Amino acid sequence: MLVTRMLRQVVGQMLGSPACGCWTAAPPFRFLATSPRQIPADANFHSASFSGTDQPRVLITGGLGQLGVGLANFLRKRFGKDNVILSDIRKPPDHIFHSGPFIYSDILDYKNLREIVVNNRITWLFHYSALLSAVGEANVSLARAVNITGLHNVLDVAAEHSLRLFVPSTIGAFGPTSPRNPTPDLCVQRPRTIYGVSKVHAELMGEYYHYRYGLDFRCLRYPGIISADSQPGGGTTDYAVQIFHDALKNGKFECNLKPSTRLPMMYIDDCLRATLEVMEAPAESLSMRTYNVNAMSFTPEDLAQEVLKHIPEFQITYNVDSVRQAIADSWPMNFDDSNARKDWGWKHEFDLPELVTTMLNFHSSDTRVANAN
Ligand SMILES: NC(=O)c1ccc[n+]([C@@H]2O[C@H](COP(=O)([O-])OP(=O)(O)OC[C@H]3O[C@@H](n4cnc5c(N)ncnc54)[C@H](O)[C@@H]3O)[C@@H](O)[C@H]2O)c1
Ligand SMILES: C[C@@H](O)[C@H](N)C(=O)O
Repeated sequence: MLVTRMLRQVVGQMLGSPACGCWTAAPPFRFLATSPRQIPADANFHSASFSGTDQPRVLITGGLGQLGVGLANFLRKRFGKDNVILSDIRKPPDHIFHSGPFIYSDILDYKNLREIVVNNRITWLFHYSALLSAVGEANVSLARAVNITGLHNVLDVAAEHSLRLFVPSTIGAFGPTSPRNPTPDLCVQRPRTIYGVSKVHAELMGEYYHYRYGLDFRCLRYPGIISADSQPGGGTTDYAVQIFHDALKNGKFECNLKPSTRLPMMYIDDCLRATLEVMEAPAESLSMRTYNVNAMSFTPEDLAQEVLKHIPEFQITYNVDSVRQAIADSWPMNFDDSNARKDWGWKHEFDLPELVTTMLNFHSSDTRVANAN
């Protein structure tokens, strides 16, 4: 009887659904619990919603990795230093600690996460914590906890406090049975890494929370991201970052993927801009909640040829890592991001030649500073 009544209630809410197609029924069960920890006696209540004229109050989880610090700097320029809080479980280096608000946050600790969101009146959350593809295979149970349980905590907190939530997905959310050249937004997704499985789960759960509870979930599938001033955290595309350090420092590079391994890639400036653009896009322009975004696609051989134009003595050798190679062989070679371009005007700025020039310029000025000291 009770179940029938509940079902009737939900269906009733579905039928009366708003134009967006979401049926904002009851919130996830965690909020319905009457545990005393739900509402502290001394709680201060603030509205979590914000009008278009307010600046968002931003929290970035897993912010000390390859992408988070760059994202914080980028968003702070737009929304003000104090409106963007970086968080991680690691201790920040001095220059990051002094560059803006930093807070400890373990995404496996739901209560801590909720306290941070409430106490800081967070309205936008960028969920960057994750174990990437190669480190995930080396520690599956930790990857499962961080990438899946952590995501559940973030989704619940975001739905409970009406946050706009960005979760990055990846080319790794596809697998060997997906079309690889090019890979469209909607196709078979049967990845064979815990990283990929957890990212498909994140896409589906985020979209489910959007349609079921009205959560403003937005997700981009990033290609391999290449950055100059931050180190990658243990992925399959890391070679495309390391090659620039080694080319300038030693004039040579040992690549852990085969010369012909083609993967989609993007320079970090394009990645951060895409992320902000999709977060700022009017909801009605988003025909989907998870989009492929792309910039270029190249092999180690292509990249080495481009580096050679700047450093004629550069040498590349190959010592293939079988785990990374198997992963790369199952991922997209080219990414179809036409929906992002059509819906919210995505346009990349960096192709391979600009990428290589920018990376080498950055590292050569770095090397000059190091030599001068
Ligand atoms: N870098 C890329 O090429 C790329 C490509 C596609 C998608 N992405 C996605 O973008 C996001 C950021 O990537 P990244 O390259 O900066 O990753 P990264 O591995 O460099 O950083 C991840 C961060 O998560 C933190 N972390 C781990 N466990 C945590 C926990 N329990 N609580 C809080 N933080 C925890 C780590 O300390 C680390 O600083 C990830 O979700 C990743 O899947 C990255
Ligand atoms: C592609 C991406 O998700 C990450 N750089 C990895 O290789 O695991």
